[in-house]
Amino acid sequence: MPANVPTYASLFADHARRLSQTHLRTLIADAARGARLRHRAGPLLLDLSRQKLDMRALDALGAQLEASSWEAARDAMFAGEPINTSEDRAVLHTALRAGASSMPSPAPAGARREIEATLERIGQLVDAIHGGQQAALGLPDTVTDIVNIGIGGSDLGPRLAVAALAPFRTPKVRSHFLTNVDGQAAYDLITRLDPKTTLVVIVSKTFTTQETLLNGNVLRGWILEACNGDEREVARHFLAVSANTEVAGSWGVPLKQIFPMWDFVGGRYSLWSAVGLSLALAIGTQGFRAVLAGGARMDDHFRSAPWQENLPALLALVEIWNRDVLGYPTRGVVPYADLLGDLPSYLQQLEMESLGKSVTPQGQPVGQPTVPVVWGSVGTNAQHAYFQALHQGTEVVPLDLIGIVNPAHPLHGNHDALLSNLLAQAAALALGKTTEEALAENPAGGPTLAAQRTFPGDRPSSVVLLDALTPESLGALIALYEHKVFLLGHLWGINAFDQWGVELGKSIARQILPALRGEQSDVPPLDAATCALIGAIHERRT
Ligand SMILES: O=P(O)(O)OC[C@H]1O[C@](O)(CO)[C@@H](O)[C@@H]1O
Repeated sequence: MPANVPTYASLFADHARRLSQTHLRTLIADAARGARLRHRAGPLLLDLSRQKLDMRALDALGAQLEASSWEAARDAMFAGEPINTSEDRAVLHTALRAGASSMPSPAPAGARREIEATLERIGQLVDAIHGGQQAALGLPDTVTDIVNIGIGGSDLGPRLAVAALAPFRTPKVRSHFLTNVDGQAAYDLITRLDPKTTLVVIVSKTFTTQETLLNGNVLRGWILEACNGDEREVARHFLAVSANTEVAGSWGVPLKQIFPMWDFVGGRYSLWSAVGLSLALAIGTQGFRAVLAGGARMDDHFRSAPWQENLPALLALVEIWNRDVLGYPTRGVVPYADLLGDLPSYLQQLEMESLGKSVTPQGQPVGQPTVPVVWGSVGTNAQHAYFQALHQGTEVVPLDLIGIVNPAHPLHGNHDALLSNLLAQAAALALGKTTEEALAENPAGGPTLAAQRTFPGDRPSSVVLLDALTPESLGALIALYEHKVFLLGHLWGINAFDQWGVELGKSIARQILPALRGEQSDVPPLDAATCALIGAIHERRT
């Protein structure tokens, strides 16, 4: 929303004032309200009944959404209009899964053809490796381990999905992810794996990312040594996924082993493309296509459901409410599933890299808060770490609590305990415990202890329940958040598809590196604080 337009805080101030008088205990008791705030899309149930909203506030938010021409904006994205204006690019991650959609795709036919051809290639490669036939494609005779090297969007999506879908993984290959430039990670891998049977997938849209190329070089050197310096043999161990085919080729990956990325797919939206190669290798072509199908079903829902039942729209409106109207600066993501342990990091990039902007595409200040800080970790572990502060601390942190109805394992006793904890936390945060209740529970402690055993409650959370954690439901879950992000970009009037904010640190790191190494360079002089720390590092270096 450009600066000359009223902020959401001012637009909805009356609703916030009215609701400040009503505790969530009262709001939750209204069954009709609950029914309007619980909606299903395929395998996902979204329960927003513990958000600090009543129907009047929700309808006012919805009216604002309707007035924003969100459907036209959504359709423009699906059709491939260049909505990423600062880079003059289309935003077509939805086209990557359009083949599984039950609605006609408005994406350009050329893009859809390239996407389908790439999916075919992925399928052939995966089937060959799973069938032990990869030597015919010029790859090593035996492949036991796949190492995905990439960072950000070239790591987080496949990493999340490979972990989440562990029960669907083939035993034929093991998956590894190498991302940070911290040499410890690369060193650990090369001391564990057999270079002769390792296949490396270098994933980098730009093929210029420092971390990825450094790690790629380490693994290249390791395999080269094992191959007695035979460059042709080394090349058999590398696949690449990149929009920069030329540089990937000159780096040493044979052209036939390079899979395309496109400028119409942003890194953090790219799991559905060949960036998901490691996932396809882990769960097979059918599984990978099922992830796409889950995403496509969420696309269909997003394109067809009225906002009142539209999961991404409702999530976006709740975020506007919590962030802009109630002013909460952070949001916690707590999956009650070890398999979804990487979801908070994944959503951090998806949401914070997309929406961490304060200027509109017209170069004007946004004029109101945008993305909250997204953080979190798995429940129940989180309960034993920071939930104390969430219940009784001075900050209110809205939570997304994510649970799975049917586990992939037979230990139902554990699973019931896990789910009961999720439900209990949502209830405790919302209901709280009054001082009177605390006193009645433990009269001997008197009012002093009762005050300390009081829970204010009135703390909001959303619950997302997946029927089961499958390729389809994971695809739907990721697409749900993608569309929420899209809508928030639209509602805040910012471009959710560029990331200029990552550039400055990268370029300063390039300037610092020679100084750290004590090399001569013609970069501009570094600031005094940085020079002092470089000096301190030099002093103590052994
Ligand atoms: O795929 P690449 O080009 O290596 O980029 C990796 C990541 O780096 C970023 O550009 C941020 O630095 C992300 O947007 C991207 O996902």
